[in-house]
Amino acid sequence: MSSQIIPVDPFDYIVFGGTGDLAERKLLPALFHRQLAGQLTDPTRIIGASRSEMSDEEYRDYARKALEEHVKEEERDAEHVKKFLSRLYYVSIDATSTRGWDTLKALLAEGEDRVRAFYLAVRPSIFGDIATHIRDNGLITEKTRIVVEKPIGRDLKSAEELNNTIGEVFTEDQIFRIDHYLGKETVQNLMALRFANALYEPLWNSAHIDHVQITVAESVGLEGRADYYDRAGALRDMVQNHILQLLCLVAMEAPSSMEAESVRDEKLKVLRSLKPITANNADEVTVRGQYKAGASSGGPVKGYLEELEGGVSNTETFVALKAEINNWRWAGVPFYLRTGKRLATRMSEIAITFKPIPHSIFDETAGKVIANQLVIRLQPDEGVKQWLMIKDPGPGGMRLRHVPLDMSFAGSFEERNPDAYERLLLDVIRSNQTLFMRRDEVEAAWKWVDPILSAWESTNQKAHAYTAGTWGPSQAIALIERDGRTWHESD
Ligand SMILES: NC(=O)C1=CN([C@@H]2O[C@H](COP(=O)(O)OP(=O)(O)OC[C@H]3O[C@@H](n4cnc5c(N)ncnc54)[C@H](OP(=O)(O)O)[C@@H]3O)[C@@H](O)[C@H]2O)C=CC1
Ligand SMILES: O=C1O[C@H](COP(=O)(O)O)[C@@H](O)[C@H](O)[C@H]1O
Repeated sequence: MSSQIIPVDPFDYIVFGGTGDLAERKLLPALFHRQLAGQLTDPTRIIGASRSEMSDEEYRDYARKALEEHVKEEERDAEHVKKFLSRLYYVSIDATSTRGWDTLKALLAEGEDRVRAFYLAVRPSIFGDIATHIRDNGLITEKTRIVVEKPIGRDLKSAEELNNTIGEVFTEDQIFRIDHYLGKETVQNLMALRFANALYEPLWNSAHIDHVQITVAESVGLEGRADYYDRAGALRDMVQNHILQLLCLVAMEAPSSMEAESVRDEKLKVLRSLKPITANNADEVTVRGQYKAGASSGGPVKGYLEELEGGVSNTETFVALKAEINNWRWAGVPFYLRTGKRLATRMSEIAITFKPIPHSIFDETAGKVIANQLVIRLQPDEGVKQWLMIKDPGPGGMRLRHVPLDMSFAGSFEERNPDAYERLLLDVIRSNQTLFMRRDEVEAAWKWVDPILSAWESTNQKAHAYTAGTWGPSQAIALIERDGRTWHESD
């Protein structure tokens, strides 16, 4: 039996922000899919909690619409929908006052012996209020966990404050800090690829790897999140968390096991070994960009400033940077990181380029020998490609050809690829912290990011304009071409 279909014991998920975008688009559909897979057992309950006044029935209606919108029609089996909706309850509660807490307490009294997970799908400024009310209402049992969403702070200081606030009420092993990239199938597959194969590990170092590229390209723009995004920017929104987590999984030493602490200890060492980027080198190794009007998904789209409705802003919607890891394994191997909104396409991948062969025995008629590359594609079309040189088939002379050993997940497996939240939501119930960020990881990531932000501010580093629908500003191309390399574009 696959680990995905082992049923979990009954639990209560209390979703603060149960009427918000995250709950609607991700959390409710993810839990529904786990029900479809047979993992939810009776009397599991999902309790939406937010200020709006709503009855249980009205919340079930809300959830029905969320499923209609975000779950494919062929997956919405009527019996399962009915069963899932019957698990839903709603409490009108204000995190910042005492309103509604008695009702929640009475509802939870019924399931005191179950695993109880509080999911904070609300703005971080009210995390502290929620944690305090949970404690003061005696809602913490031996089996309680709390799940917090990003952003965990906007710099080291605010992250520490947030961690302290939650840490005053919950112990570290009760706190699950979500980074949904860690729940993506291919990200976990990166660990399988590295540590379940003997092939790569001997080559996984500066003697054999020339450089690593991590790209998380989005075609979408602000999607109505201007308020948050304009105060964050791409470095805070994507690099501090998702991209650094990917970098850690590529660069970390083999953990002694898949136990959470082993994996997280190794990731932490990578974060602590990142070479600082400061005002001395930020201009050379980082590029900021901001999209202007262009085209995306076949149609014209507004520029960032127009989306802000006339606002003035130097916030970066694109960032490219060259990171380095100061340790024995990676000394001298650049990690080129890049992410942006309104880029040419939606594509996330990790490309590992090996060193060229030391000497070629082939003459020029054979063609160029291209360095091997391993490309791990996170989305869309998850898969792994190992690029190799082979001989062109046929009786002619020796001609070399660059070809991929191509393993596309859709082509290789029949199972649907679960959304990251499906895995993570149930890992919380199973109390498996392996794919969640520990406090010290989050803070170490900010420790590296803070000086970049300060450097940008002190040097007034400009966000270069790029046309929506392209690969970012030309300065980002120059960043890598200066080193005699080029950005990997999907093939
Ligand atoms: N949406 C997404 O895809 C992602 C979101 N996040 C993070 O998750 C959090 C939620 O995001 P999102 O769902 O988009 O936000 P929304 O603005 O869509 O939803 C916010 C939710 O919080 C509730 N809420 C607000 N104030 C209170 C309060 N005082 N007491 C109780 N409930 C309250 C709102 O309901 P009501 O007004 O009825 O109280 C609503 O349900 C944010 O921190 C965001 O950064 C992280 C990753 C992805
Ligand atoms: O955390 C975030 O991630 C999304 C991208 O997630 P993906 O799973 O669709 O790749 C990004 O759009 C958003 O700005 C950011 O906050």
